Amino acid sequence: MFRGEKINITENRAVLHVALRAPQGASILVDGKNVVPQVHAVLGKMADFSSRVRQGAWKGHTGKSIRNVVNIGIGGSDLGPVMAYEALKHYSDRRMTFRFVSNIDGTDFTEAVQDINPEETLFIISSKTFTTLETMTNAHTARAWLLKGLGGDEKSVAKHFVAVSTNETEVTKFGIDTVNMFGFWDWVGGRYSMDSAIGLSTMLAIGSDNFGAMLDGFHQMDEHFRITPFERNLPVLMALLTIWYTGFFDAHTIAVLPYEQYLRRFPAYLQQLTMESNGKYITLNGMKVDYQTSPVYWGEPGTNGQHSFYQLIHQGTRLIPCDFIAFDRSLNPPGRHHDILMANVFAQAEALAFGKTAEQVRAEGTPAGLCRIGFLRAIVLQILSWQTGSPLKYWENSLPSMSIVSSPRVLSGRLIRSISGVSNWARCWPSVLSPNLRANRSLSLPMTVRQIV
Ligand SMILES: O=P(O)(O)OC[C@H]1O[C@](O)(CO)[C@@H](O)[C@@H]1O
Repeated sequence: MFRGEKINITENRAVLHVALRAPQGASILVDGKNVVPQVHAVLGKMADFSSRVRQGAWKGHTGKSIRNVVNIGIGGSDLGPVMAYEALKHYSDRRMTFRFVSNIDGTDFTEAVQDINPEETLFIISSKTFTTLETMTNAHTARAWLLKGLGGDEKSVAKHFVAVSTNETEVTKFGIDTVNMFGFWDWVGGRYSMDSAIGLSTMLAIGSDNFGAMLDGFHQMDEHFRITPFERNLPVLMALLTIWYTGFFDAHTIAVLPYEQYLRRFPAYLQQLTMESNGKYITLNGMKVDYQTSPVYWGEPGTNGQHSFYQLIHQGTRLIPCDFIAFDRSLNPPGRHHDILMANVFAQAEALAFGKTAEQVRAEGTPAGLCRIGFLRAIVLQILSWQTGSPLKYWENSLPSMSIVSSPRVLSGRLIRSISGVSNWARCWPSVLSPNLRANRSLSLPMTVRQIV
């Protein structure tokens, strides 16, 4: 990949998104030509445009500055930009509003523009091909909405529409001046394109310096992937764990569980990245596989998921490897929110890794007061479980999970055999398993959990 070889054999193309974040001065060749200077030329054009818009120098048709940016795109031309905007919102210019329209359902567009003024609105039409049905339909609707709002003057389009695409011909046909087109290349796959010009909305939101810092982070991980021996190579280890659980333990899905509100759209972004990439049943040699390929990726931010589906992860009948993601510092630290959030993520990992035996449950006495289910109901269930020996509340250990805290560290587990459960104990486990974590999250972590912190 890093050598620019045409490893996309179906389209005979290089797969070079790593060049999008290569530093100035690097050399990555495609067909004998160094593509890094082109990448930085586009980044420079994006930076110039972004600063003019952000500083109010770019005026709309009626002379007003731009306050609203609407990205129209779908798949890789939407999911990456939405995820990045949400993830980096803390660094965004709060005087501006950002919206993302992708669905062919007219409600998506209508709701996105219902409270914004066309005079102050910029549309970014993001489409690698500039032919995708959903995007072009929404783009034409946006054009009609703008013209209606600005008295029908066709000249207004140039001030309120820019394009991100590889298809200059179609961009021109649509009526966007190619001066306002930001290009990329056929060696950037749609689902890998968020750090190309497809990230223009991100740069408009956070500024070119922050965008550059993001690219630098991506580049550091590219380098880690390129040069680190396999036994310490994080992407390789993550891939092997996935193959291990899906191929050898019949796990069908992987839960992605960010304990970080800013990453709430990360599971949706990963869904396209992983499943569009690896949802294949034919090998590079054209043979039908006789093994599992991509699992289903899904997830929700913690702790919302705990009050929804964690019950099944802990005590259901299916093996679901979990990727926990958390940050040891919060960008929004009011009160004790972050300590409680961290207590939850550590406790969930602890529960999956170590479980809890019936003996432990008995020895602990009544945990009901620490749970948020009704006290009496918990006592009744507890007594029932003691009397009947029914394993209402204990759960087996070694459920596979991986915790990434600040920087990626890996904790792998082993296979489980599930037991029956009748209640949703999962949401209570942070307090049941690790009461000390609520007071001091460095206390009482079992060694294996502490190692990943
Ligand atoms: O950017 P385009 O050309 O509009 O395509 C949108 C998306 O459609 C796909 O080709 C698949 O549906 C994605 O890979 C791509 O991100």
